Amino acid sequence: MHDTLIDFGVRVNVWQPLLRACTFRIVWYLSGRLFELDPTLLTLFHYTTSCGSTQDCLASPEFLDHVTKVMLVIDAAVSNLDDLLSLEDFLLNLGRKHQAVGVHTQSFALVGESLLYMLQCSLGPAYTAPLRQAWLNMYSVVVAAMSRGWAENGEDKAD
Ligand code: HEM
Repeated sequence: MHDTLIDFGVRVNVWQPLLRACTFRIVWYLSGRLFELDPTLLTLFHYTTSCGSTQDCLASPEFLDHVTKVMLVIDAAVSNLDDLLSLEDFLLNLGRKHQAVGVHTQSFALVGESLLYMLQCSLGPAYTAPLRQAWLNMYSVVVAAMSRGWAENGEDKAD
């Protein structure tokens, strides 16, 4: 699987230029799409500022902060493509934290869909089927580890 990741542009041609050039676009597409897919996710973010509308929430500092956190995790995965196992403990712990704040593992997949949507909108014709598959593979590794941590935390609480 790692050959697929590396050959089809997760690391090679897309990520760093995209991060540098399109921060606004990343936030806009990624978060806008996420709440389009599941508006109830908004309630999981405990804002100190009040959210009059989805647009207000999207612009709130707490939410933008979380988008940045998501992108930092993706960036760490891109930087460690050759050794994603080195992120295992971090990702397990991240999964545990999300279990603790009431985020379900299915929601991780929606973030993945939003990420792909953002890439599609940003890359246009450069968003090819192999490139999509490569990102999907990488994100699946991240989510699988987070989901394991999530499940472990749930089991601990059931004991
Ligand atoms: C729809 C799915 C998700 C929801 C609703 C969600 C929600 C949250 C919430 C409520 C927090 C705690 C408050 C905060 O720090 O903002 C949090 C923390 C965090 N989330 Fe998510 N999250 C989701 C998916 C993800 C994914 C997929 C990633 C990474 C790939 C991620 C990365 C992080 C990080 C790095 C933190 C900080 C953890 C820490 O404090 O150490 N989140 N998330």
